[in-house]
Amino acid sequence: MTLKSIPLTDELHGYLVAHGAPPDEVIRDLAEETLALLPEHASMQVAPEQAAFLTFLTRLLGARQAVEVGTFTGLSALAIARGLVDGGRLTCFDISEEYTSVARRYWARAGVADLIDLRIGPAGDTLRQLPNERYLDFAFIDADKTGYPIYWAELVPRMRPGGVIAVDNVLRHGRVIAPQNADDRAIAAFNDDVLADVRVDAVMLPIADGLTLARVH
Ligand SMILES: C[S@@+](CC[C@H](N)C(=O)[O-])C[C@H]1O[C@@H](n2cnc3c(N)ncnc32)[C@H](O)[C@@H]1O
Repeated sequence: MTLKSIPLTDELHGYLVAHGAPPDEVIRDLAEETLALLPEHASMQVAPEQAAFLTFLTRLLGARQAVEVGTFTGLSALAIARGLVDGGRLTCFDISEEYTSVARRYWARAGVADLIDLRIGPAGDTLRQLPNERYLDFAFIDADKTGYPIYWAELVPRMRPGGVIAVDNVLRHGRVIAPQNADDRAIAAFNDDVLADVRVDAVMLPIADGLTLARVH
């Protein structure tokens, strides 16, 4: 039995990305521009293998209605939008006009702008405006870490039976087992809550900074 996921050197990571839906020109340019414009924040962007996985998972679910909490410059949203079925919609939530102005340009360039409804404001408030129905096929949570429990509470009751919520940064670069700040503690508590939540089946995957996938009953 293989006991655990192998550690990734830079070289092995490059191989993995190159052999699993490598980034196209739009994604490469978006990553470059994000780094140039926002060098201190560029690491917030999902990893390239995560972007590929988000497209794959959205397509696998046949997702028609998706939500993203935490959009930044738009890479994960672009990845999700590319996986939607024809006529599908992605509703994105973020607080920053500055970050998401970059996203809008790249969504237009990728031809997915018409599929995305971006709502600006604190997601704890704006998520409540979504219909109170079980209609979502897929949701991705990647915003402020202390807000995760609120986003979870708003999203789980809106997922269709069998719908999936993906949650990013659940390992906090390893600090989740020895939290060093408020965000680490928030994620450690959130992970315990997900484990105890009888409404979902969840797995935690060691992709990038850790990704939980939760299938809602
Ligand atoms: C980790 S980044 C998202 C990265 C994005 N998924 C990507 O792949 O590029 C977190 C985002 O959450 C947003 N954010 C922070 N607090 C928020 C809040 N209360 N409501 C909505 N968005 C928030 C930030 O503006 C930032 O763009």
